[in-house]
Amino acid sequence: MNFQPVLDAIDAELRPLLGAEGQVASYIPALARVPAAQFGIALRTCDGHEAAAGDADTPFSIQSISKLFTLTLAMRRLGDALWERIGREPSGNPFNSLVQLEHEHGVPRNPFINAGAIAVADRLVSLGHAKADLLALMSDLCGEAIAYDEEVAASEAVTGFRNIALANFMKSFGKIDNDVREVLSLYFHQCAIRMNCRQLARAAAFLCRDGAHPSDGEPEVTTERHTRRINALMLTCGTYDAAGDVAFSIGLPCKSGVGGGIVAVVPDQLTLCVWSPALDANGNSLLGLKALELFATRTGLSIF
Ligand SMILES: NC(=O)CC[C@H](N)C(=O)O
Repeated sequence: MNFQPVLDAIDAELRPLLGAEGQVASYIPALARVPAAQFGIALRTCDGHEAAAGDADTPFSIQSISKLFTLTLAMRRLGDALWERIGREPSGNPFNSLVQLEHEHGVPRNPFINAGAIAVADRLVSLGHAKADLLALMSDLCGEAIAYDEEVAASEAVTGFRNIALANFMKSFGKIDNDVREVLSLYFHQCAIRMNCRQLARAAAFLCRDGAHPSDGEPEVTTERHTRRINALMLTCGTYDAAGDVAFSIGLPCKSGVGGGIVAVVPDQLTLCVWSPALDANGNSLLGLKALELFATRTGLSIF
C-alpha cells in the first residue's frame, strides 16, 4: 500500500484546524513556549518504507513516549522481576495522580503513568549507566544521534512538584531503592529527549516487527513475548484516562506524551508517529488523536 497520499490528505485536512482547540502543556515552562499551530505525521512499515507529511522533521519533546523505551530496557534487563514493583492495570486516573498509591502500598498501576515510569527509572538506576544506555538505544534505533534537551529537563526539575511527591511517596513505602533525586534526574531527562515524527516512527518500529531491530532485524531489540506485552500495555494504558476511548475510536496500541506526540503500532505492518502540541483535557494531542482516527478509518488498519 502506498501511504504517502493518505498522510498528505490527513495533513491537508487537519492543517486548517491548527490552533483552534486545545492547550499546550503549560505546567512545564519550557513546553509552554512551543507554538501550538504545528502538525506532523510519519510512518515506517515493517519492510522499511517510510512516508511523512507536515512538520514531520520538526523536533519536539517526546515526554511520556520515552516510557516505552525505558520499559523496553527494563524488561530486557530484569525480565519478570520488573513486575514485582509495577502493575499492569489501567489506572482510570490522570497520569500524574497520587491517589491510588496510598491504598496500593506504593505499587503503581502500570509503567505508563508517571508513578510507574518513575518506578521503572529506579530499576534502571540500580543497573547503572541508565542515561547513557537510553540515549545509545534511541540513537541506535533511529540511526541518528539523539540528545537530551537540558533546558526542558531543568525546567521540569524545578517545577515537577507532583513527580517529586510521587517519588518520595513510593520511597516511603520502600518501593524506590535509589536516591530520589537520581531517579528523578533520569525521569526528567528521558522526558526531555528531543526527536521528530520520522525518528520516532523509526525508533518504535521494533514494536511492529516482533522485537526485531528497525533497520536490519539484528540484534533483536527485545523478544517477541516482550513486544506483545508492551503493545498490550499501550492499548490498555498508553493514553491514560482516554485508553478506552482510543481503543474504541482508533483501535491501535498508542503511547502519548504531553509534548503532543503519539506513537501508534499496527502489529506486523507499521509504526506511526503523529505530533501536534495542543492537548486535550487528558493530556493527549488533540489533532494527533484526530489524525490517528482518520488514518485507521481510511486504511482500515486495526488490531480488531
Ligand atoms: N504525560 C506526560 O507526557 C507526562 C510527562 C511529564 N514529563 C510529566 O511528568 O508530567
